[in-house]
Amino acid sequence: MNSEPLKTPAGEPNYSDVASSGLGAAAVSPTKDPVAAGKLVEKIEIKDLRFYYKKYEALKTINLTLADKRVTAFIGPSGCGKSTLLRVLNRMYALYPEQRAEGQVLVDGENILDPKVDLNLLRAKIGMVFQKPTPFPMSIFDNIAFGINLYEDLPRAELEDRVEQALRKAALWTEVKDKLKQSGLGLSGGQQQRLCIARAIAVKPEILLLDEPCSALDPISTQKIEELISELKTDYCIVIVTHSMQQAARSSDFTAFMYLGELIEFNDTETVFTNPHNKRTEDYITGRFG
Ligand SMILES: Nc1ncnc2c1ncn2[C@@H]1O[C@H](COP(=O)(O)OP(=O)(O)OP(=O)(O)O)[C@@H](O)[C@H]1O
Repeated sequence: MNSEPLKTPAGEPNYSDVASSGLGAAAVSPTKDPVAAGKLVEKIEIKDLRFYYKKYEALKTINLTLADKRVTAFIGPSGCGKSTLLRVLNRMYALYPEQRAEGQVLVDGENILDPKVDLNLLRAKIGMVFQKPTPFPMSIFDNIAFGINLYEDLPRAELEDRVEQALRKAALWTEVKDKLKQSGLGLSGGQQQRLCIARAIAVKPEILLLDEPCSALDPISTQKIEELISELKTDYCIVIVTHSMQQAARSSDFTAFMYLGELIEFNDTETVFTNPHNKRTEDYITGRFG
């Protein structure tokens, strides 16, 4: 079978078209651990993870390995647990006493679910960007400098350099370099989201968690963020939750398909979209449900 993805007019792979063309259901045994098979560096190892909102079990024994310097997408129908899984990865749930995780999430071998792990250091190592851009009500410069100042006491010239580097990495520098003192709230939605990405990377994290970062953005801003993601992955382990299968196909190296709190299928993105091993994955990516 020809497993080459179909091409869109622009030459981009369009895996969802391949899936809906009916080529997707060949019975090939799944790769057990695609990260190991790709000989990649493991950054996050999720072991027997269960997660509860009070008594409700939102994640059911998840086992998953995420590679460094690659993008992993979490996809699945609404309510399947994508955001819950993402938020476990920086212990966002620790703010809420009725939420609880069991199992292990090893980041570079250290179990970050251990209550002894310092949350501030953890959040510096693992940055997060939310669905809705959330700039602080302060200047563009201070939006970036604020996070750096929480962790480091840099001389002014060095701080300015760090702010510039973060804005450059987030592909925002040329648009804002002449108005750094203006409010971050005065930027467009797409610029605000890139400002939030700059803010996240300014503290030099190793992992970036993106929770539907483009869902509030127009197509051009979405394209800019996707280009940014593919540039940033040379430096970070990136995990993205997305409702857009086109986005997962375009932006990610690995895709995890979830359903009702379970991890149904995890593989390299091309395989998930062209040759899914599970019927539920195939039904989802061909639009039969979700
Ligand atoms: N704070 C909460 N309290 C109780 N249940 C919750 C809470 N947040 C999420 N849930 C439940 O946990 C399950 C997983 O939710 P989650 O938000 O992780 O799903 P999702 O796949 O990200 O959905 P969506 O695509 O709609 O954002 C759902 O059944 C949801 O109703």
